[in-house]
This record gives sequence, structure tokens and C-alpha cells, in this order.
Amino acid sequence: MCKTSLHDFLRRLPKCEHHIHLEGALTPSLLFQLAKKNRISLPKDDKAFISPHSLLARYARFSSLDDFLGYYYIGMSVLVHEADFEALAWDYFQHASTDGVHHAEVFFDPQAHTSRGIAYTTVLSGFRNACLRAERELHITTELITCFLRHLPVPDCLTAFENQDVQASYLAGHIKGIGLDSSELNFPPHLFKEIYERAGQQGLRRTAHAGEEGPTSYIADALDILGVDRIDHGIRLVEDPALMQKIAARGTLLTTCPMSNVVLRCIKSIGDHPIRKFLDAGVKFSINSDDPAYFGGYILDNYCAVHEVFDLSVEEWTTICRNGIEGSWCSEERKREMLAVLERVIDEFQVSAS
Ligand SMILES: Nc1ncnc2[nH]cnc12
Ligand SMILES: [Zn+2]
Repeated sequence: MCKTSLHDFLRRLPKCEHHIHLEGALTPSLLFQLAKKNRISLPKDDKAFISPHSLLARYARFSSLDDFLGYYYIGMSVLVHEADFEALAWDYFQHASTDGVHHAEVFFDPQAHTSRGIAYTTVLSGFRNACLRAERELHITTELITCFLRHLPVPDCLTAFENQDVQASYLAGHIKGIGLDSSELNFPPHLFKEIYERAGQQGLRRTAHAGEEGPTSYIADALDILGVDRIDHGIRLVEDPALMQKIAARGTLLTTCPMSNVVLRCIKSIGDHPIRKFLDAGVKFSINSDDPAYFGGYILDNYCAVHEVFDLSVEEWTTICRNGIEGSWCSEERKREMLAVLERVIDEFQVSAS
């Protein structure tokens, strides 16, 4: 397959993005623009904050998840008004559309904003406006997922879950599910059992970051104690073959983010990603961007990076996309529509290649 036709094939595949933090789509240029508009001063003692260019150069040298999170939380301090949140999410959806995303389930971190005095309703309205616009103008279906910051005290997370505006957004159906993110090591899933139990009772879907830097026991506990139906990252699953078999048998979807894993030094290179092992073991996964503005690429860049190293067959790409569609939290009707697109793209590609 020539490079152009391959890139076109990967672009045309109907993608579902399940692991994208909207705050992680804040590009250095938008960050500096909003800092100026909102008169937010950026750290003066860190040379990375001299310009968008120097910030981008610093992003290429992250040493760990926590090193990245330091910049991630400073970055989002420039988001103040509803229009800022809308501009951020709209920027992401435009990239997603160009990359062939048909359905996006996007994370955001309410506590990272309410702790700065920004009302939850401001954040949600901005993000929802962009979601509705993406549905109208780009024909991308969307879902919002509120994440809880696991490095914060559990009672703070419970308070955030019980917040009147947050509960109203759950009741109104504006939020599809909950997630758990931020520093992973030393913040095991079981701490958040009560929130997950109550979210399940309220009919919310549940996912959690596990096995990114943390051990495989975090993956097992997210499944068995938090009752998640997806695992975010889960790359360390390969260290426990029995758990890997259990996840394959249950059909639990891992939302993998290969470029993120390399940039945050969870693995040395894309070739060390367990994608081939997951395919061989029948573990379902989707491929996602995580924090595209920080990790050097959006979803299609991740697809291309994986293809370049693993040289996947058309059948393997079909399996990945089908699992992504079927593991989405959208309606069965929407899944059928996307499966039909997938079939058409594969047929057209096979005709053009023959
Ligand atoms: N990769 C990641 N892991 C944990 N928390 C995050 N928040 C944003 N990106 C994250
Ligand atoms: Zn993530």
C-alpha cells in the first residue's frame, strides 16, 4: 500500500474517540491567547512559559505523568469564561472531524475549575455548546464524562459528585458517565468505591484510568470494586496473563493512547506498546489521543504511528474500529450507522487496492 493511500484509508476509517481530556486539547497558542485576554499571569520562574514555542519544546521533555500534570493544571488556569471552554472544545472537534472521528466521548475535570472559583455551570455550558455545534455542523455525535481527580482527598471528590449543579447535569442527561484521572500511583481505585457505586445506581456509565503507571491490581480493582465497563490505558495489563484473559472474556474495552504512553515514558517507543499482544489475546481496545495538544498528535497521528510500527492488516483495522464502535456509550442505532460506514470504507478500499 502506498503511503498516501494508506493515510487516506486510516483517515477514512470511522473512529470513535473514548479517551480525550478536553483540557488536554489546549494548544500553547490558544493558551497564550486566553492568558492575554483573561489577564492570567503564567509562571515567571519557568522559562517554558516565555512563548508558545518554548512551551511546546518543554512538552517534548516530560519525564512522567506527574511532570505533565504540573503543566496541564497550570495550562487550564487560563480558562475562565464559558466562551473559553467552548473555543477549546470546538478546536478539538474540528481536529477530530478532519481525522475521521464520528463519535467522541470526552472527559473533563470539574474539580480543576471549581477549585479556581469557576462555576461548574460555566464549564459545562461552554463544553456543551461546542458538543451541540459539533453534532450540528460536523455530524460528530458526542458524550461528556466528568472525571474525578484522584490526587485530591476522597471527601472532596464526594462533595464534587454531590454538588447540586453536577447532580442536576446528571439528571438532565447532559453527562453520560464518570471517570477517574490525575496522578495514579498511590491513589488506588478502591478509595472511590462509594462514588462509583452511587454513579452506577444513578444510571451513569463508569470508566477509570488504571494500569497507565499503576500496577495491574489497579486494573483488577477498577473492574471488581468500581464496576467499570471500560479501562482507560490499561497497558500494564500484559504483566498479568490471567487478568488479560479475564478482560478478553468479559469484552471490557481498553481505551489506549500510544503516543501519550511514549511521551510520558510509560513505554520507550510505540513498538513497546502491547497492541499486538492485545490483538492476539482477543483484548478489545480503541486508539485515542489522551491530551493531543501536549503529546504531539491527535487521533489520526496515533493510528498512523501504530500502523507504521505494527503494519496492521485491513482485517485488524476493521476489528479495532468495530470494537471501538461497539464499546461506545451511544445508541444501538448510532452504532449500526457507524458499522455501515466501516463496511463501506473497507469495501471501497478493497476495490481500489484490487
Ligand atoms: N494521561 C493521563 N493520565 C491521568 N490523568 C490525566 N489527565 C489528563 N491526562 C491524563
Ligand atoms: Zn487520560
